[in-house]
Formats: sequence, structure tokens, C-alpha cells
Amino acid sequence: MSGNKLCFTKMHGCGNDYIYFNCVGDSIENPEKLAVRLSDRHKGIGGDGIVLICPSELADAKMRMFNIDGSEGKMCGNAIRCVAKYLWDREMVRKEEIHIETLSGIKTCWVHAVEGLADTVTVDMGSAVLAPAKIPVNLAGDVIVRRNTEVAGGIYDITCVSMGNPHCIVFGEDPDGLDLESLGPAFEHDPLFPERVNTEFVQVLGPNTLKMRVWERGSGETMACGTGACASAVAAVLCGSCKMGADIVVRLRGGDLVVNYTEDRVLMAGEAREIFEGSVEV
Ligand SMILES: N[C@@H](CCC[C@H](N)C(=O)O)C(=O)O
Repeated sequence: MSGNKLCFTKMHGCGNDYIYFNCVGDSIENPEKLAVRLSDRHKGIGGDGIVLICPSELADAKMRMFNIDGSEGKMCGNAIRCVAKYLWDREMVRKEEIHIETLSGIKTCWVHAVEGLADTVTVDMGSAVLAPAKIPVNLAGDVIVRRNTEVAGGIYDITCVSMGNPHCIVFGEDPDGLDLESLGPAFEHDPLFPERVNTEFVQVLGPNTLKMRVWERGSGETMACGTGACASAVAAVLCGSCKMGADIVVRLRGGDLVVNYTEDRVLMAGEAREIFEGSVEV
């Protein structure tokens, strides 16, 4: 499709913004390179990456997401809500349950519509994975919960969770005071994490309320991370700060997400917003 103009839709969930392409009728060559070019906030469209909405033989649609550096993420909690909105608003899929295939399995979404358009979306994110080898993190043991560890040039109590992608959670004081520009890359590229890592810096505000800042693998600091909010809520339950089965509010720079963690699944609910449509030379 090189040299062609492609239509895109800019969407965000809690400020985590991606450029969405409808690939149901047509495929995109080299999405890795396109993600790098278009995500640039000065010389491109601007975003935290790109998302392809593709046909699926197993579900209503398939989502592929690429970070700013062109790497492919196996799952994206904010993008999947926007994909459900895209399918719903355009009447491509109008079902009580929308099933979306991702690289980390098929996820079920429920749309809550206002005046016919999807407003918020709840997603069954599947189960949280805690086994270190499956996250992956190079540490021994059954789980990594508040483990005192040498990482990122310091000593931190870390909790590690996979929500289809790897997360390292660090609890502490108000994350607004942190220098994420230097801390984030140090965690992301630490040899402890063979596939790099998304890192969440979390303050417990109350019984079931967390404040979180995130450094995303492949994209840097973003306004929100859906899988990161889920991983943080799971970590807070494992650490005894939040209750299993309760609605946990995660306050992010771009808005709030509500997460409910039970042993067999993690539910996440939050907004999905369309910003504008356009076309771009590819
Ligand atoms: N923003 C996301 C996660 C995107 C993928 C991540 N950076 C990775 O490479 O694992 C979310 O909302 O979950």
C-alpha cells in the first residue's frame, strides 16, 4: 500500500492515544515502521503508537498494537476499549458481547452506550499471571511480591505481574515527584526483564484507591496504561492494600479506570473516546 493514502481514526482511553486503522478490507505493510513515523508528535500525527483493526477467524475482530518504537505489544487495555467502540459506533459489530482476538488471547468486551454511541467499555482481561518465568522476570520463586531487589541502579521492593504483557509495580509515595524520564528506561532495560518491562509507580490512596504513573515499554511515559492499571490492582491485592473482588479505582494522569480482580479474571472498565478522523500518506 506504499504511496497510498490511508484513512485513520485517532482515539484515546484516559489519554493513552493511538492512531487506529481499519484493516478489515486491506492490510498494512510494515506496521512497525509506520508506528515510528506516525507516532511522532511533531513530524507525524502524534500518538502512543498505532493500532490495526483486522479480520479474525476466531472472534469479531483482531487487534494488533505497535508502540512508538515499532515493537508489537501483545495486549493493550486502553486500545481494546477503543477497538470495541470503533466496531460498535460504526455498526460493524452490535452485540451484547464483543470478542476481540489479541496476541494474548480472545478478550470479551461489554459496551455501555449513550445515545447510540459507546461511552465506556468493560473488558474481561483474563487472568493475571504471576509465575516469574511466564512474566518473564529472571527471579526465583513462585511469585514476586514486594521482593527487595537490586534493579534499575537501586534497591526497590518490586511486584511482578503479566496481564498478557510484563509489568513491574513499585509502591511508594506520591509518584508525581518521581523523575520517570530516568527511572523508566532504567527499569525497562534492566537485564532482570528479558523482554523489557512496563513499570508502574503506585501510591495507595485509600482502601481501594490507587494513584499510578507508568513508563511503558516501547512508548515511554503515557497518560494511562490499561494493562498497567490491572497489574497494579492485582499487586495491591497481593500486598494486602486492596481487597480481592472489590472495585479498585486507579487514578492515572489521563483519568480513572476501575479494576476488579478475582482469582480467575480481571475486569477493567473505563472510557473510550474518538478524537478525529483523517487520512495520511503511507
Ligand atoms: N498502553 C497499553 C499497553 C501497551 C503495550 C505495552 N507498552 C507493551 O509493550 O507491553 C495498555 O493500555 O495496556
